[in-house]
Amino acid sequence: HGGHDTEQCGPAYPSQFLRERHCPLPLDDEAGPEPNSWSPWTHRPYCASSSYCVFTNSKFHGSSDLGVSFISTPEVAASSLDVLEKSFSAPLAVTSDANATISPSYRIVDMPGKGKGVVARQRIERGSVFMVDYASIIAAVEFPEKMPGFQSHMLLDKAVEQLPDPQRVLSLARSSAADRAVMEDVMRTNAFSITLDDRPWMGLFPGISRINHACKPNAHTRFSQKLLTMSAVSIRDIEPGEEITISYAEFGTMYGQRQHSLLHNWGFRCTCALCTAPSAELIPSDRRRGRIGDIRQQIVELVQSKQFDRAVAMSKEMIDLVLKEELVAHLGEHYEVLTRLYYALRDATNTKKYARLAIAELERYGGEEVYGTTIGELSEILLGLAQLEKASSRPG
Ligand SMILES: C[S@@+](CC[C@H](N)C(=O)[O-])C[C@H]1O[C@@H](n2cnc3c(N)ncnc32)[C@H](O)[C@@H]1O
Repeated sequence: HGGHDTEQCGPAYPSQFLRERHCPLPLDDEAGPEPNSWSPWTHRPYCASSSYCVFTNSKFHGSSDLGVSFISTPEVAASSLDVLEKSFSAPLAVTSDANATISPSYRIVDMPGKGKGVVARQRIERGSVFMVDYASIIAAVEFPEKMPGFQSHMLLDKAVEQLPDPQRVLSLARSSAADRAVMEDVMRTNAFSITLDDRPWMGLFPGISRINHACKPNAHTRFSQKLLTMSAVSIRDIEPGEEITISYAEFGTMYGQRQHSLLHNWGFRCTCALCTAPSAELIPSDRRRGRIGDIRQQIVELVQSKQFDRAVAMSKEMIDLVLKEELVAHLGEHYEVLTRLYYALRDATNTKKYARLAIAELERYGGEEVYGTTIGELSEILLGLAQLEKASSRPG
């Protein structure tokens, strides 16, 4: 059967090692010569001798511009097929940016010292989803370690080649100083960590990945499993001409740590507004970010030892610091913590106050898919309190 033919199931590589390849493809077993039988894939699955294959759907959402290639084992691809097929046929995602109905609110331009970058063309209001970008490549996190380098490069090259517009991916930034294979470097420089069907993956989103890093960013990104999109949401109002930025660094890290991790992991020396600010600004910022890190740890301990009053004080200090540092993408989660603490203390007034704030923030930055469960729980707390009030105000 064709699935075991060298030509069809991998490149004809003249090594003994690769000739022993087998294509254990649950998907390919029944594959006939006509592409329909590979559904939902538009190409014959392509496998390396290691058990990883490339699965491509180059007519994602019925659009001839959108395509996505997966690199995974056939077993994982088969077991995730339900989730994937749903996302392939989901309606096209839309932005919530009111001004962007006619043309995008941003453009991609050259940014001196940073390669390309994204700049606002018009005002983007806080909380708008101004960019929605479909995945081009989704690869199992562990795949490069499971095979010799030349094989992982072959899989990546095939994954790109089968996309409707390979150049869109091949032209992305490459930060490596070492002489790495093109696609490996593209992935290292641009891929996001994502979770899909409870597994960790690397996801490449060619539009979103043009957004540069800043330590005090004006946007953040969120991934949708349902649509296989990465969206950018503004975390404050962005003025026309302003560069749009997200943070690549861990939440609340200090100058030295950030510089180190950005240089080490991304290969650049950060020259964002905060990193180049005068020490009168940088030092207090560092002090606040250091404190954010400490509080994060301490709150956990206080809650475990049921010291809720002290946890409330710390949690409030945290919110104050987060607002001062403008690290507000996760503000809703901090309000949620405070809500639960007040609830544990049976303080109905503050529980209600912070539950409402939490819900508003969670909806603004994460939406239903990310925070649906939490929003549901907070709404139930509010409902429970309302019923209690009603019962206690009833005469008799
Ligand atoms: C995901 S890409 C961002 C888009 C990229 N500038 C481009 O031209 O496509 C990451 C790369 O952009 C550059 N970059 C991003 N943020 C930067 C910053 N704050 N300072 C300097 N370079 C930055 C670095 O070269 C980094 O490896």
